[in-house]
Amino acid sequence: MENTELPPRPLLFDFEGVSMVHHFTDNWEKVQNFQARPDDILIATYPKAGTTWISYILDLLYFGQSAPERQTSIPIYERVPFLESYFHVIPPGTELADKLTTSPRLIKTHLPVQLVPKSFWEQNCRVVYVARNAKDNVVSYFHFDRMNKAHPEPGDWSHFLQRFMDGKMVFGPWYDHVTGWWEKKQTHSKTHYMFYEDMIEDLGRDLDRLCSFLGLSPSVEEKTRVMEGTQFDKMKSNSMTNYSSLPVMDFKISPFMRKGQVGDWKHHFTVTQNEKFDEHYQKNMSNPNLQFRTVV
Ligand SMILES: Nc1ncnc2c1ncn2[C@@H]1O[C@H](COP(=O)(O)OS(=O)(=O)O)[C@@H](OP(=O)(O)O)[C@H]1O
Repeated sequence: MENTELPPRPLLFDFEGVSMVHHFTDNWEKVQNFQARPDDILIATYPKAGTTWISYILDLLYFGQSAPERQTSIPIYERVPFLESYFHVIPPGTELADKLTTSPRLIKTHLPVQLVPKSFWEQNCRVVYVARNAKDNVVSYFHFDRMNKAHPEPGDWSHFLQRFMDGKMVFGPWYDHVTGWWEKKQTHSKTHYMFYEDMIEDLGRDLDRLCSFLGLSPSVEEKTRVMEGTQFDKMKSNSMTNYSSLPVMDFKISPFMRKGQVGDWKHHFTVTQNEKFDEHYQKNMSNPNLQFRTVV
């Protein structure tokens, strides 16, 4: 679909104390009443933290051998439905999830923890959360909003950075999101909290930890296949994982699989922006136990 056929960029509004656009609230009644199953795995992230990467890892771990045809025929956003999404170009996330016949169902959400449908907690589902350091996260989010017509206009970089610091992002403040899910581990022990930077550093180690959480014991060959298949370059050239088939995104502006690196923020932040951000960060990171790798 050409850009001219797309609806105008949506506006941010306050939704239960969180900044949102209508694409993620239009279907709210169904989202709220969504019926989770005990073996569902909820993949939760702040946008741009590595959702697609962990989704593909999980999909390969569970279905890489039993249903290899999934990998070449169904885009990742249908294999792993985005629960709250309600776009005009694909069926609503709740509908896609309800239609899944495979077990476990892998379901993606960007919702802050307090907005997650209660059935996930009632059914005691496993949750895999991935967090990414704030600086790389905001850079990735900026380029995403430039190319994704389902998000508000980002404006220029300094404007966007200020908005991030003010928490006026779709899905709310990064600080509340990463902290809220971190604290959820205290009451929901079936939460596995991962860091994008750790995955970049040693994916094999993180895969072992993830499998132990899931109760899976992949063979060496299987593990190698997952690690190779989910390399950044492989996913970038794979039309089933690179989002090239979703027409709300304009790849001429920026690709979905952009750089896949730690530390790209250094190419975006000025010295002054960095100092201001660091100061703001110290004030806003409320839980001292949640430590991100220092990105210098
Ligand atoms: N395999 C692999 N290895 C390393 N990095 C990867 C990988 N897959 C996706 N990415 C990077 O993750 C960023 C996209 O984040 P999400 O998938 O969470 O986006 S979304 O919220 O679902 O829209 C985006 O980050 P940036 O490149 O920094 O923009 C992707 O490039």
